[in-house]
Amino acid sequence: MSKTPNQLLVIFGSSGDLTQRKLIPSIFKLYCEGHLPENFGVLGVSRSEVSDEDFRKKVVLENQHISDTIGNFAKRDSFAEKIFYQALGDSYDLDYSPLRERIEALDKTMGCDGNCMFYLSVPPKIYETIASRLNEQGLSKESEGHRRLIVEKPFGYDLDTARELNKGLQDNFGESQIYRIDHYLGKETVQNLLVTRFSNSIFEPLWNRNYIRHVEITNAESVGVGKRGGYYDSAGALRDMFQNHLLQIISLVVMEPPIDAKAESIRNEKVKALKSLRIMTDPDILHQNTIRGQYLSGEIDGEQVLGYREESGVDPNSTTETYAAIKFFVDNWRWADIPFYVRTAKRMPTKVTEIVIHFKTPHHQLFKDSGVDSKDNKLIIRIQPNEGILVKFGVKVPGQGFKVERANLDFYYDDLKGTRVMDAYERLLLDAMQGDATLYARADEVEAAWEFVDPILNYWKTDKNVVTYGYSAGMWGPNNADELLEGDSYWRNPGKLLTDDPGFCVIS
Ligand SMILES: NC(=O)C1=CN([C@@H]2O[C@H](COP(=O)(O)OP(=O)(O)OC[C@H]3O[C@@H](n4cnc5c(N)ncnc54)[C@H](OP(=O)(O)O)[C@@H]3O)[C@@H](O)[C@H]2O)C=CC1
Ligand SMILES: O=C1O[C@H](COP(=O)(O)O)[C@@H](O)[C@H](O)[C@H]1O
Repeated sequence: MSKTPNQLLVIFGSSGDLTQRKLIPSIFKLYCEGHLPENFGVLGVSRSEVSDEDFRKKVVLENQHISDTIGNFAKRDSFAEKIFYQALGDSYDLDYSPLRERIEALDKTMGCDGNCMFYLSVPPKIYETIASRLNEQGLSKESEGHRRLIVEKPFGYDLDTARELNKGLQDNFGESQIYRIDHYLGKETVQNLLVTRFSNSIFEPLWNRNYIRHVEITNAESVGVGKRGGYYDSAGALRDMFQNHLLQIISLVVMEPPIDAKAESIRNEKVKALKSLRIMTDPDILHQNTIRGQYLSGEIDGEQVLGYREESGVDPNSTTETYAAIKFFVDNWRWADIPFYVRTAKRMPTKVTEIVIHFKTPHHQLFKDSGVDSKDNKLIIRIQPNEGILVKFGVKVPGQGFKVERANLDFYYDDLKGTRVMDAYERLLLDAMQGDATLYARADEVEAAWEFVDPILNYWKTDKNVVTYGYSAGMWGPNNADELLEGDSYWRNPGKLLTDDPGFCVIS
């Protein structure tokens, strides 16, 4: 028996890419696996006039993303019957009484117990309009059942716009009703960070400045901007990936243990973690600690690809960054003076997201002549792909003397046979339907993230000394990216597998 309450899911912008590619296929998988309640329906909402039948065909029966991902076609027809459509008219800024009437009618015929969740899968500039039009109709009031609002990213363009958006939404829905999606939080391995840290006594005692030398996070994509050149050119890598997904991961690495695993306890610690990141405002500091780059044409997996400025929708003179690397410090007891190095980029040699905890060398080096010292101790948490955890440690090479070699202790999620890892959208949608906001960002988290990012963006925008370095597609970023790292450290440029060991890697 599903613990998900009966409800209606209303998707605004249901004619769009996200609905077709992610939302409906995810809901279908939840349906096939018995996670949806007995009485459940989806009401697609967009501007154009489309019948229920045609909408069902488009998003379910003829949706390639459903055919591609699910072998269970038998359930497709019964699922399609749960899908409905309502046209709004010329704009999203209209009287929503026809929509309210349709919601009330569906609620009654389907038995949704007054529970309704609104998903805003539309451009962010109309989030507030929709929230206020819903409120105007009393649709945000939780008199009978729950009313929730899920909003997509990007959440704001900078700190001011994020604050305005928070206010605009909170004027119409209570904070506990608002679910700000960050699909990285829905990734199983991101959630596993909490478990790795807080359910293993072998890691947490070492998780501090006494034992950790530095923390390195890489988010690399081999794809370019694709069809999203227009959006991306006004956003750039820092807004697109760092402000949201990477700062969410960082907050989970940095945070103190929460008092329990409840949403508010975890979110409170994440906010504290974000607020402890040292904000950089001095231009010299920003110059030394940030690197931005943009991909040039090049070759990836044997295929020639365009440079960023040649992509559709991109200004041919654009200086938007497709590569961003940031060094920063965390001003708190646990992390004082420990550098964090984080980079994100498109058109890298491979797709990979991983966290590398680099441990310090033991105080006394007994085997220092052996070639491998303890600074090679690393804990690598692979978020994607080939999700898993790897510990690198030294072992004695059999034979005379103390020659030390590096060895791997590795765990791959795939080894947990028989457990299907839910896609991020499936997990997040199910959580929201059940009223669990743990994996959604709270207003103050989003603002704290912007507080850190805003000065970097301002510096990049206004300082005449800021340079955008070119890097060939298929390379690991600009040549000088290693200069960001202290001492003899270098970026771990990972391969496709967790256990791929790139060794010392100099970018030529
Ligand atoms: N697609 C993706 O992979 C991702 C999307 N997102 C976010 O999800 C949301 C939806 O994304 P996606 O489906 O790609 O977006 P689309 O650009 O496909 O837009 C969704 C729908 O919004 C309506 N719409 C588009 N532009 C306007 C406009 N200027 N004014 C009013 N309505 C408009 C259209 O519906 P109609 O005209 O039929 O009413 C359209 O079908 C966005 O906020 C996006 O940033 C986030 C991460 C990934
Ligand atoms: O939000 C976004 O994420 C994708 C990367 O997501 P992933 O789950 O494939 O790692 C990125 O390509 C896109 O630019 C960004 O908007």
